[in-house]
Amino acid sequence: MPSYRIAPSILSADFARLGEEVRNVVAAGADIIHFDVMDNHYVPNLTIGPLVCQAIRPHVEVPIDVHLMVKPVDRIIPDFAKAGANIITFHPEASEHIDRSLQLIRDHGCKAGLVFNPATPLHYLDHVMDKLDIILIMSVNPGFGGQSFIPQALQKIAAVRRLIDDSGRDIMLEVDGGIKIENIAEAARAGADTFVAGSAIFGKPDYKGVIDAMRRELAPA
Ligand SMILES: O=C(CO)[C@@H](O)[C@H](O)COP(=O)(O)O
Repeated sequence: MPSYRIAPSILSADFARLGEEVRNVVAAGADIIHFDVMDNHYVPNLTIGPLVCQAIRPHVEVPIDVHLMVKPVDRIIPDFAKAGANIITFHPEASEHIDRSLQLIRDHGCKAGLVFNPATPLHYLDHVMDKLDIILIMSVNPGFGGQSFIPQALQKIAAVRRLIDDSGRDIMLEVDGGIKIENIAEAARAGADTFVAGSAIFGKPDYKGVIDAMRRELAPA
């Protein structure tokens, strides 16, 4: 039985009360804080950077999982590591040298991972499995919260699950985009073990109610 992790995306949190929001969602049972970084270049939206990561770091002890939707990636990696990130992922097509970017993340003491958009091929995994701690499958096109889950992502999750199992390595398989109480079990059955959810959690007043319901859905998955 895999251990499942729920990772609320603070993209849908109230930014005016971010410290309180991350404390509340961890108290409600979140395992990880998912931190979406958008640059208005790689994706058509602009969000938050290392200063905000540093600001929330003292409020929570759970890992902060930084999803870089930026291009180029390398020059911002050390800043996020210094700001308290524990996991840093990036999109392979946004990196000039994927192996070097993964190594840079690891050299700064963080877990490293690649992110795959719905149309990004999995061949980017060739030759780097030994440097991966996490693989993130996007089930929406990146850039915005509140979009609908793209069902084709399930096949991709299943394909990555096979690759991870064949590798014999302990690599987290995260899914992100449109995850809700209603579809989290399906994503788990496909092979995901870590679930990013933004609007489904922060869009409701009772964070614990949503997270508990997600865990109930995962129990028989
Ligand atoms: O990275 C992204 C979007 O680019 C995600 O992390 C979203 O923030 C998830 O939001 P919901 O789809 O769960 O509302």
